[in-house]
Amino acid sequence: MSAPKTFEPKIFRPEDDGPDRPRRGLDDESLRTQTTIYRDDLLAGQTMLITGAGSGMGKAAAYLAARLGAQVAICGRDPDKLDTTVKLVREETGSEVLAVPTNIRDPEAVEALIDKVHGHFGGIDTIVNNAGGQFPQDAIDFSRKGWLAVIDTNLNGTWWMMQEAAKRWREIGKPGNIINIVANVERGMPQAAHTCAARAGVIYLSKTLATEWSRWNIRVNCIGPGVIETEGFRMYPEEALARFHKANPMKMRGNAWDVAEAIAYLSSPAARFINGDLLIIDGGQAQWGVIWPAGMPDYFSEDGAA
Ligand SMILES: CCCCC/C=C/C(=O)SCCNC(=O)CCNC(=O)[C@H](O)C(C)(C)COP(=O)(O)OP(=O)(O)OC[C@H]1O[C@@H](n2cnc3c(N)ncnc32)[C@H](O)[C@@H]1OP(=O)(O)O
Ligand SMILES: NC(=O)C1=CN([C@@H]2O[C@H](COP(=O)(O)OP(=O)(O)OC[C@H]3O[C@@H](n4cnc5c(N)ncnc54)[C@H](OP(=O)(O)O)[C@@H]3O)[C@@H](O)[C@H]2O)C=CC1
Repeated sequence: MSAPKTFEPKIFRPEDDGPDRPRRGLDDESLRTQTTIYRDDLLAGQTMLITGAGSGMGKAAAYLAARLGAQVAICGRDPDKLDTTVKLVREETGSEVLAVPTNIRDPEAVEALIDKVHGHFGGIDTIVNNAGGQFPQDAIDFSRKGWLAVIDTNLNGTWWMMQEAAKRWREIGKPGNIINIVANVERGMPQAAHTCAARAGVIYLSKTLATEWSRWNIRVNCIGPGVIETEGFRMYPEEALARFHKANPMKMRGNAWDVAEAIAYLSSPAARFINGDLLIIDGGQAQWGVIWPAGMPDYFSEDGAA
């Protein structure tokens, strides 16, 4: 009888990324050529604030919102990434995006952000809490700092955004719309337990607030993406990325436009009666498929679970 193989989890850091790795996600040229089912002025007259919009889904959502006539404000930590979104929108639509570099983990910075967007555009109709992320690792090996970083970003950061936006809406007596980008947590997220805990927290926080805040005409919904190919994939080793399509029965990856179009829908008048819901965009991952983004332990692969 052969000895069982030992699983050695690999820690992958963005700095391990190299120029020889394929670039992930929709680049600006691909975004420019995406078509949409929506009419050109669907979001005209709306102001949207989208976090984490210097890349990936946030960038696609900002670009689509501007194309559909919304006034758009964006944030993220890296101003250079935000500039790429500003430039893309300016070149394609002629409109100016307000970019405010902000770390959503800092509640005072979030307060200043909400203040700035209100000052600039005279109000906010929809906020999209998209900023977030995690690293793949077996939960048992999480460092305290790593656990706190992921919880602080995905749960606390999203909460600061929601609370500050809602305080303003209550104060000025205007309706509000919150869309939180979470993840597919239905069957747990092996090797991403920190983000699973944070996203599950956001989903049930959102359901609770959808009721509490309905008296101020504030709606709160979530979108749960499955595997969506974006720049964020740099956090994962190449061998894991090669298996990501096995996460769902369609055996494919989604793209940022799939999520951007859902964000546009939830921002539009068509969604006026949707509140406290979770829209899953995952190709069926909730039913079938596994990821193991840091490598599947032998315990599971021996059973042919891949
Ligand atoms: C999970 C399966 C789902 C597959 C599909 C989903 C894909 C995506 O969601 S991709 C899109 C999301 N984008 C990202 O995840 C990229 C952004 N991620 C991050 O920025 C980080 O993960 C962050 C949330 C932890 C950011 O925190 P920050 O404080 O900026 O990060 P630091 O680099 O300073 O790290 C703090 C602390 O966290 C631990 N740590 C970070 N990276 C790793 C790693 N690769 N492996 C293990 N531990 C990690 C570590 O303790 C860090 O502290 P130091 O050791 O002092 O650096
Ligand atoms: N891609 C996927 O398959 C899935 C993604 N998700 C989630 O969807 C969201 C979008 O991800 P995606 O587009 O793929 O990935 P990206 O990494 O491209 O986008 C995440 C964005 O969040 C910003 N961000 C991260 N931390 C902070 C912070 N503390 N304050 C402000 N901005 C921050 C980043 O910008 P900067 O570094 O400049 O701050 C970045 O632009 C994330 O929450 C992600 O975890 C969920 C499920 C699956």
